[in-house]
Amino acid sequence: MHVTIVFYGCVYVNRVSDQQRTELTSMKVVSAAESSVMMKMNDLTSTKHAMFRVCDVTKVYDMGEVQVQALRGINLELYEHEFVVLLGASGSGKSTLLNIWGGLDVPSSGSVHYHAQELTAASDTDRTRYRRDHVGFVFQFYNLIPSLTARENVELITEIAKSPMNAMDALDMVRMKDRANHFPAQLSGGEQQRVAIARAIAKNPTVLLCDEPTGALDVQTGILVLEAISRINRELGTTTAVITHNAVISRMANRVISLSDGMIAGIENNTERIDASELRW
Ligand SMILES: Nc1ncnc2c1ncn2[C@@H]1O[C@H](COP(=O)(O)OP(=O)(O)OP(=O)(O)O)[C@@H](O)[C@H]1O
Repeated sequence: MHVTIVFYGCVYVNRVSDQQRTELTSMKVVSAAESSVMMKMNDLTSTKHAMFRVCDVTKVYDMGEVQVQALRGINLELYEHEFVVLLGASGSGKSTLLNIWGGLDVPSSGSVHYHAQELTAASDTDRTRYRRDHVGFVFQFYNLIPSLTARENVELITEIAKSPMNAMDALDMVRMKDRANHFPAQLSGGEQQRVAIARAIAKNPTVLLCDEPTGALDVQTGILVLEAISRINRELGTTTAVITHNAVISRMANRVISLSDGMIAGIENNTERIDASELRW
């Protein structure tokens, strides 16, 4: 069956019945937005479950006389348990998108769903709760508390989280259990970043968002950090998004999302993922 169809909005494919699914997959699409629709059609045939649905999202920073258009109509799904890398030139909108996923920021228009919850319609309190319960953040700089040991830094989170893991187990995931009683000043940059990752995962988040986690590290140390992030994705099933300027890192991802000037420039599926330990740059 061939149906001629024009899409004007976002179609949430998980909401269609099996019959509609079969019909939709046999449609012939003829619209200006053909490529983005085709992306959604491909999703119809997959068994992946979307964790995030980003629909027609824009972000404008209003700086008084100047308006900065950081995102210009993003349509994207992020699937449960996947590992994505966000690539793009400086200023292309990577951090803005990550912050919107993480509930740190809201778009100027469009919608973002986390499963059935529409983050863009949530109150500040609900967005804070969403962040606290579901999201782990890792940034370029580790922001550990200098007067607390590695273990105590992680326990800051385990003491307030709803269903945390044991702080020592979190440190073990990043191979820092042996250094649990050391203070940040007694640890290298890469070791501090691994403690920061342990702190981020200790609440058992469903999604781990990493903004340039290896940006301040040398190659060998960066690889150890990427191994830790990869292990968390593999063993805990935590959906993971990593921002980087380093295209080599994209080889360890399931999908590579490239941004350019606030738009998606391309999405690539990696048929073969490279283990973090094999990366070199
Ligand atoms: N708080 C803000 N106020 C005003 N403009 C902002 C703000 N945050 C980001 N921008 C602008 O939005 C655009 C996208 O920024 P964003 O930080 O998302 O890009 P990026 O791809 O993460 O860049 P980088 O790789 O350099 O971190 C840029 O032009 C930036 O200057």
